[in-house]
Amino acid sequence: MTGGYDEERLHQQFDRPRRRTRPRTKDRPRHADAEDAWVVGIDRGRYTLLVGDDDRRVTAMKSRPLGRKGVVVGDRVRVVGDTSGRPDTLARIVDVEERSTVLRRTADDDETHERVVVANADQLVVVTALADPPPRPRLVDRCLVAAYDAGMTPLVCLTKADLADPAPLAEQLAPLHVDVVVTERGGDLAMLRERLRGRTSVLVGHSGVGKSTLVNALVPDAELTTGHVNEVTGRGRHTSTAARVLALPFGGWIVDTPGIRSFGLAHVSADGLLAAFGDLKEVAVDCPRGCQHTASDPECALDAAVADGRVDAARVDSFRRLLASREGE
Ligand SMILES: Nc1nc2c(ncn2[C@@H]2O[C@H](COP(=O)(O)OP(=O)(O)OP(=O)(O)O)[C@@H](O)[C@H]2O)c(=O)[nH]1
Ligand SMILES: [Zn+2]
Repeated sequence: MTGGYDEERLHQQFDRPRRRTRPRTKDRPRHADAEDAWVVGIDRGRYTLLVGDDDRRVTAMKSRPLGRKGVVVGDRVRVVGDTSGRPDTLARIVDVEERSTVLRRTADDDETHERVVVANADQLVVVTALADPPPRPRLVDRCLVAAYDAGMTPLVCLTKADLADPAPLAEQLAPLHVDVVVTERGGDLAMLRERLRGRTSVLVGHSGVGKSTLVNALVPDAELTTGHVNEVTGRGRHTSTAARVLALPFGGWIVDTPGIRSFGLAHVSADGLLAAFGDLKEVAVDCPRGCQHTASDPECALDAAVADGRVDAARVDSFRRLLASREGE
């Protein structure tokens, strides 16, 4: 740990998403001694937790009573056993708290089974390069749909502004009212830091857009390896981690999920997405029952609202583009 880091962490405890205080119901007597913990890493069946006021890093496994209930990064859990955080100890997760947000992907679009990727994060940062690799607007749309579906606030981060003008893409996103930040090589990250401060943010974007570059600039010791190998699990703490939560030195957290490249959105309904567009939702109360709100729904009230100037055509078009982006990959 580098100098000054502990001071930063003290400050972060106030920024960390609040633990839900749970009622001690009579059906939980067995684990009255369990402690609250936060899942900050998962690697092949082993969970890294932060436990206690001192944020001890504890390695844990799922306990049998959890059954097939999933535990994902960001989950608030209850843990028993050795939670000292000493090397070569293994605690047990006995319960998972209700999730405030749920970022899902479907394994394949034809597979209806949803998979939760991250729980309780509040912001989805969609990272897109302006060039090299060229932007994929449809992928951005799909990420936005996933964010709204998850109950997360989307933020679009346009990288590599030293290579291309951000204006065209920013203009295309404007009717969605989504926040956009622009970064470039050697540039100032103050705007991005401001958006990340005090929040738990998940970064997504396809290969080469500059996610690792951003994470390394934001979290100075992100690449540090401790060299310590847990003798129970046989694994190093920072090696080949599937997903992890990183503390931002200025307050807040970043969830690094190398696994997410795209989202299956087959489970997102038209009305589900509409819920993220408050102004359009208000207008759509006049839609016929079962309206899918597309341009080919003849009675869709969104068209009437555009015609008489209550809503902007570009806003409706953008909403419909997002609706359409649910199809396919
Ligand atoms: N010109 C320019 N290059 C950048 C910028 N940000 C990152 N790069 C370069 O883009 C390449 C890819 O960056 P990474 O940070 O590895 O991208 P990534 O999204 O983490 O990619 P994966 O690790 O494949 O998921 C590297 O060569 C970076 O140096 C930028 O703002 N401008
Ligand atoms: Zn409609």
